[in-house]
Amino acid sequence: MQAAIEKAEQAAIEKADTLIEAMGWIREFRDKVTVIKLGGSVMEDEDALRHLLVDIVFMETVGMRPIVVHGGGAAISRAMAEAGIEPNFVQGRRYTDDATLSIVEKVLAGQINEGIATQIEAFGGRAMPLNFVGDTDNNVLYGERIALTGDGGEQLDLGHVGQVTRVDRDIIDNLCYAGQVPVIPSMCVDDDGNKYNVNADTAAMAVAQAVGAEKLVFLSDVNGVRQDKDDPNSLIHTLTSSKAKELIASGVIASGMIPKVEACLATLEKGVRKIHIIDGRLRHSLLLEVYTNTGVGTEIIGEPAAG
Ligand SMILES: Nc1ncnc2c1ncn2[C@@H]1O[C@H](COP(=O)(O)OP(=O)(O)O)[C@@H](O)[C@H]1O
Ligand SMILES: CC(=O)N[C@@H](CCC(=O)OP(=O)(O)O)C(=O)O
Repeated sequence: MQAAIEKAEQAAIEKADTLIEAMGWIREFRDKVTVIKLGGSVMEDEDALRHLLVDIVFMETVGMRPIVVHGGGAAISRAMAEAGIEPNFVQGRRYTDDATLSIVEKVLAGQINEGIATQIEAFGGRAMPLNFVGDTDNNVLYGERIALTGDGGEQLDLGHVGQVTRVDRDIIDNLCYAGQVPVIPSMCVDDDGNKYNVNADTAAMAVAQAVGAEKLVFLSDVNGVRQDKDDPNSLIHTLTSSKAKELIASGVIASGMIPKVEACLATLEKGVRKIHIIDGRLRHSLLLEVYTNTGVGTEIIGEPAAG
């Protein structure tokens, strides 16, 4: 009996200690803006998505300012298959013809964007879907058709694929300060009202740069950048920009990891100091990454100073 009481007391003390430790982290990160990129691959796992959104609600509840930018590549490919359209990727970007664009708009800016905001609200947080679908136009990403060149220097045709050139920072800032989580789909609009499909990693990069984020965290379905993409034990904990470029050139970093790492490098150059690629399927990986020193994925860093 006495032993059981002592065990219960010990458990209560440990819980209180954890809370007190958490208080320190929470204080340190109050008011800090973190851009969280939700990848389509992790969103396929409903359980993982639910846990991630609860973590985001926690961050917002304790005074951090999380901003969600999301993709949805897997869901778009599924909807294309249902419509009998074969996906075709060029340099990690989806070739987007008229029919594909309307699927991207429906799935990404419609279903997924509204769905994430609704789930955040269901978990007790407040969220605002920022899209141009429906009667209320809340779009914050503006841009133009992307210009990509092939290996031989030729111009590549990707159809309605865009890049973000301007972010409406005021709308995002106002929502953050009002305690609402902005939820942003990876589509943009040009001056003539044309809509474009944007790679979600580069959209997250544009948002992080525009709002001067403290951190940019990419949540994916792998534990980070690996030396061998199929071997989780080959995780690279810290990746310098020169090494990242080398791994892209040698083909170690391939497919969907290319735009992600390229976005990291471009963001580093624009002054966002903390950039991480982590496994969103790992329970509380986001909180661990934001609030502790536990390295749970790959951190991308600039070149260490010589000497
Ligand atoms: N070197 C690498 N390390 C880890 N993953 C890699 C690497 N090269 C390619 N990949 C692939 O990149 C994928 C992540 O990119 P992507 O599918 O676009 O994810 P997301 O939907 O999260 O943006 C991984 O699932 C993996 O298959
Ligand atoms: C131009 C382009 O490739 N757009 C992406 C947008 C979604 C995305 O990037 O989703 P993930 O984050 O899940 O990869 C696409 O159509 O798949």
